[in-house]
Amino acid sequence: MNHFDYIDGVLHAESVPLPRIADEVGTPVYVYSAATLRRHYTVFVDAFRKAGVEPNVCFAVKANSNLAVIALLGSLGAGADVVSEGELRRALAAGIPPERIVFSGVGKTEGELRFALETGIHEINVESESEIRLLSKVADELGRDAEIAIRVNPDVDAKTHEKISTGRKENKFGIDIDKAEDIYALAASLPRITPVSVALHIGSQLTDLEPYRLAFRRMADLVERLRANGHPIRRVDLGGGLGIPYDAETPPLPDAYAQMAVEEVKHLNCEVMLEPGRMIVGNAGILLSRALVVKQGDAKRFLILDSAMNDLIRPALYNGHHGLRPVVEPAADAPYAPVDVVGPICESGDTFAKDRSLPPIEEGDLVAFSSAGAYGAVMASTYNSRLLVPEVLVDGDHYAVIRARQTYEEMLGLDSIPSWIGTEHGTDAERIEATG
Ligand SMILES: Cc1ncc(COP(=O)(O)O)c(C=O)c1O
Ligand SMILES: N[C@@H](CCCC[NH3+])C(=O)O
Repeated sequence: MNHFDYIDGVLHAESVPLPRIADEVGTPVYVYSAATLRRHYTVFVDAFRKAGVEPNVCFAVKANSNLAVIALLGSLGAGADVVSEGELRRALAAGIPPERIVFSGVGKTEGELRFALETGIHEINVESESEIRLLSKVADELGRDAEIAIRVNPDVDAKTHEKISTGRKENKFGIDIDKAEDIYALAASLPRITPVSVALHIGSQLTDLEPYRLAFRRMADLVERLRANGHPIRRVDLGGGLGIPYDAETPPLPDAYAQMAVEEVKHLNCEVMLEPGRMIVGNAGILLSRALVVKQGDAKRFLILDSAMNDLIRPALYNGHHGLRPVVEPAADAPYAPVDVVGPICESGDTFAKDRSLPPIEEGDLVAFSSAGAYGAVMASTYNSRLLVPEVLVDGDHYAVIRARQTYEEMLGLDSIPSWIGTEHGTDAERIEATG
């Protein structure tokens, strides 16, 4: 069942026609389906329950950090996986209890560690020797004990895009698994620190179970060795990364993933933590845009939209594929032709799709990019001084604007012009010479 589908020839989000949102909120706009979010979360948790484990699911807030999305998942029981003080504050503001929050990330500041300890979150996942020492110092100053996980790097090739692979030796993440025993010994020797968990996350958009299996097996072996060394390991954090179908991919279903994971770690009798992001939100969102210009060049036909790489950067950054559907359903016999789908930004990288086979789309028509709920709005910027893209959440036959459209006044209000601008001596030519 797809919650973004044609009803009477018009694309809907659940029961809300997308032209209504375009008229009332404007475009571009992200539109999420509450029903899809609920279904994905439930399917994921149930997969682990069926496999015999009650999981502790911490939604990876980086995939979609809108407060309403976090709050909706929180209302279903989700915790949060955060990677910055900003994300931690978002999770708290959305009502996630501190004891359901885990703080990951390869470089945390002293201030962030202090805030996390003061807040009393469930777990800090530490990724380097320096971070362990810093955390011990801060915990000591605050007089608080810190139960930690150490994120290990199992040196496994996740077979995903190189920019989102995180579990190989040459990636910056985690502590090499063969150094882990020494680092756990060091951690246990420091004031206020008790390592109770092992964490890993080998990459994002994984479409194959084997890299996971290998990584979980290496992790389970490590847990046994750590316990033999006297460490009270009672949790494992298996990270996130399960892929979704954007195009022709066939990622494993949650049931198969859960079964495999449980097979690899059940014998440890540990609490099992998971950090899914994309799998929960990716296909729960679309980016709704309007066609501004249709231009027939010498070599190509261009469809220029009112959304751009600043709103959805995945195609420009990772050659990411997002399906594109006209909001008015094309006739069954509509002729399809190749078109380059682009945005108005002044660089050729502002391309959503090359030679995409599409039915006729006219200037003023609405179109929707699919699978845009994860790493879409969160990666948006205001490049070219475009306004930050708004977001909408649909639930059944109603919707709410969950991030308002920014105004130009708000955008301009962020900058300030120092009074000394324009008061320097010398001509422009001299200044250019002086600065090379
Ligand atoms: C530590 C950590 N956990 C969880 C995730 C969520 O990944 P995904 O959205 O691929 O499930 C990420 C991002 O890849 C991550 O870096
Ligand atoms: N931003 C990436 C995923 C990054 C995963 C972060 N750990 C994407 O759009 O696919």
